[in-house]
Amino acid sequence: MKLGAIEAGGTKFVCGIGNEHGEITDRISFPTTTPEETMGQVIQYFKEKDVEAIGIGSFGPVDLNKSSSTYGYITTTPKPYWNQYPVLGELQKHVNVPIGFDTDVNAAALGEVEWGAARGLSSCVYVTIGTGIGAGAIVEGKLLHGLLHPEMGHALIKRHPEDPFEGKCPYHHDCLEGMAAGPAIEMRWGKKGHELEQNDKVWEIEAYYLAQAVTNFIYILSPEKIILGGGVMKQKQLFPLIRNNVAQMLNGYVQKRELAEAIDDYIVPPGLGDNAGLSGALVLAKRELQQ
Ligand SMILES: Nc1ncnc2c1ncn2[C@@H]1O[C@H](COP(=O)(O)OP(=O)(O)OP(=O)(O)O)[C@@H](O)[C@H]1O
Ligand SMILES: [Zn+2]
Repeated sequence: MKLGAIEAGGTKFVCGIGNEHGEITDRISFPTTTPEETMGQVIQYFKEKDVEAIGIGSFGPVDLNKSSSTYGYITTTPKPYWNQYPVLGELQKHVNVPIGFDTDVNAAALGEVEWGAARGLSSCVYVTIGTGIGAGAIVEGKLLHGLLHPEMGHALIKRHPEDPFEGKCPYHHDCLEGMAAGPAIEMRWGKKGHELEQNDKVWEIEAYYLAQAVTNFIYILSPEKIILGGGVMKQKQLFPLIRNNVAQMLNGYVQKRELAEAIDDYIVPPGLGDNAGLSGALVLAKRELQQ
């Protein structure tokens, strides 16, 4: 199968070609400017590629309800120009193949279950900690949608006792994203995350927030694997800090071997690295074709 994949991000759109085994043979990326310009480039790319189906994992919020008149729209984003934009419909107008559509993080979770760190499992949560924080989930083998789709990045968290930072989320100030996404780190410490590697306090506070969210995701969804990706997680020292915090916060209440003895293999980086989103979009394409 020749399949197309799109990881539609707020910073850039990554497009690629691959197959049903997750092998990616071509990729290109376009900066996210206006829908006309960015989608124009995406459409041009796929027009010449002759794919059988396309999958889109998109930044959101998006409308995933197939019976809605705005299915396939990016809806209430604060990102200029993209509010109420029919990303799926615009592509469909120019490329007449089946197109699957979901959130960027649901796509990444799907890629990880199919070919990555959660391979063979029927549940996982994929969290990206980057410019924003988002999470996708597979529950009993299915992508989790619901009322809208999960917005776990805006989970409410308890403040670290030594952190006076007011928070950066325009809606909630000190929610998870407001306190722990890349721009929050930069604003709190006056430097970008990658320049703060040696400052232990930065990562102690960061891990405290991420661990609270992870602990809540464990309580609410009971995933068999938690995958943490995105730019901020390039700071690998966060993994042991988060695992220790999670173990302390759970305090033995959830009694599973994965948590007690094998937590190193439970809270992990993406098995597909930076390809999780694009690979997941291939799975969305494959599924759309098979429906
Ligand atoms: N090595 C690093 N260490 C710490 N922080 C980093 C590192 N690399 C990138 N970041 C931070 O991650 C953020 C960018 O995230 P990412 O690279 O995942 O891109 P993005 O696709 O724009 O994010 P999003 O998925 O939220 O749209 C920036 O705030 C940046 O400072
Ligand atoms: Zn928020």
